[in-house]
Amino acid sequence: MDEPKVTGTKPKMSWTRKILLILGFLSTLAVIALIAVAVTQNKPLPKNIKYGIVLDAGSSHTNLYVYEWPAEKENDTGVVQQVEVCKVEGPGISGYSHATEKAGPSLAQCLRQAEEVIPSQQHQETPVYLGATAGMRLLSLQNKSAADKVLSSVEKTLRSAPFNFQGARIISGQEEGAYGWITINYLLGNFKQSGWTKLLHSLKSISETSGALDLGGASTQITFVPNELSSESPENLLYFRLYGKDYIVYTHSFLCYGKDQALQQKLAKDVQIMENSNLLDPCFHQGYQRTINISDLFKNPCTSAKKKQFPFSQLHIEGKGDYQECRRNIQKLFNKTNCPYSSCSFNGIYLPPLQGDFGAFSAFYFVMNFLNLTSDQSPISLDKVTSAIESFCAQPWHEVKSAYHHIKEKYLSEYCFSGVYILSLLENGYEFTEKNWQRIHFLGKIGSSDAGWTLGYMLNLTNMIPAEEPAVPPLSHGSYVGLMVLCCLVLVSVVLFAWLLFHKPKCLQKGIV
Ligand SMILES: Nc1ccn([C@@H]2O[C@H](COP(=O)(O)OP(=O)(O)OP(=O)(O)O)[C@@H](O)[C@H]2O)c(=O)n1
Ligand SMILES: [Ca+2]
Repeated sequence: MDEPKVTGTKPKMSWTRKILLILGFLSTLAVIALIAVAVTQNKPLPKNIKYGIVLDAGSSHTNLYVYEWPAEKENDTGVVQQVEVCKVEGPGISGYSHATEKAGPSLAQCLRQAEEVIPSQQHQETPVYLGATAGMRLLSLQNKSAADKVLSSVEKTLRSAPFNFQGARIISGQEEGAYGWITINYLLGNFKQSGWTKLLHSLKSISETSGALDLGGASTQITFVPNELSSESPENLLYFRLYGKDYIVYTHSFLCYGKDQALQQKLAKDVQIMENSNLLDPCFHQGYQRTINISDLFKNPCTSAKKKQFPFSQLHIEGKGDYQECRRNIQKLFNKTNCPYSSCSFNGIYLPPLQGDFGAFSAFYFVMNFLNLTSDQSPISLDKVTSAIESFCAQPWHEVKSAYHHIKEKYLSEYCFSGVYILSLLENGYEFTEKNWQRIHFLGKIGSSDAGWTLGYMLNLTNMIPAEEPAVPPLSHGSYVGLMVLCCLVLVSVVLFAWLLFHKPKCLQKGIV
């Protein structure tokens, strides 16, 4: 007789089932461990911020900029951003030629503001640079010793601030053009070329960088990468190697063609043919009046060649508001008669054919923005821009004044002249046409940073733009964690699937499901 089977005891677990269970448990543990490691190990370190200060000592005024960037990303492109701008009260430093010792102290208020923005434990390591532009170039031509005294005065003040003083100097027009070009292309992310953008650029040979147009009070710069190479005027070419790519850049700075000096030049020309001290000026609004001293008009190197004896000591300007006549008047500032190269802008200066998009900033932006002509969303044709400026100039001064009572009279009274000057410089000077006008983008800021030469200057002096492309990990932190999670999920599914295959649970057996 067979012994009755013992009922009520659990059936023994098979070996395969046990192994699969252990495997499942271990892979779950592994998944948790991998995710934990991925998240903690590769977590970005707490931000270590660095700061830098640049003072833009322009002809009309000085601006102090504070920049910040994460220390560990110093060599990446597009990581430096402006966190503060302080407008120095009073004139530009070249305006202190008769009281040179006051140039430095004028900067004190903005330096104190920078002290508040930058944490005090980082003051000592924060570099401070001052670059002076066309106003000081002119002063240095006119009175070298006054220019040196102004620079000594600003150096003394900057050294007495708690920052790391790195120099105060007059930068050349070439540097001003080049650093403006570097700034906008850095901020627009045009140097960043990895993956798809790189492939796209090499396939379509699209213009990779944007040209830069800077209009100041005393000088103006044009900088861009020309299409074809020409060695006609080597002094206008610059060679850069940035992030592993070579750039040959054309640049020229026209001293005396900033908008304030252009007005002085125009008036100095007008005075030559006047019989009395009254000038009916088409570039100012009807009803506007201004009186200037003849001696002030011929004081600087932009006009001094036209100095002569006049039977009057003051010039009484009365506005006429006539666009066409103003345009003809201004056009005479651009001498197009003699060009020793294959192509020129004006005054016999080489200009290769215009190429690509242009970012136009400083006074190009201030003026066009005031005139409501900067929209990039619905681009405005050159024709429309011309008629908008024409009708603005035709408005009588009392109307303009009451419509824009919140704007400084010095600025407001000159927007008509400036608008016409900008059109003339771009159309007659550089020969922009209706067709490529749309490629000019008027920009004040890019992100939080002002468009101008200062950022490019600091990036260069702190060696923050490497010649070669920095080695970057193939995956970002986010993609790395994502990939880890995906791999783990696949692993778990495989184990689960294997378990189902080897040990069909009852619910999956035929007939039940
Ligand atoms: N809202 C503003 C601000 C400035 N301006 C004018 O714009 C001109 C140029 O300003 P800027 O680019 O700051 O020139 P600077 O840097 O001072 O001059 P430069 O670069 O030639 O040294 C000046 O005539 C200034 O009066 C203006 O019309 N409207
Ligand atoms: Ca400037």
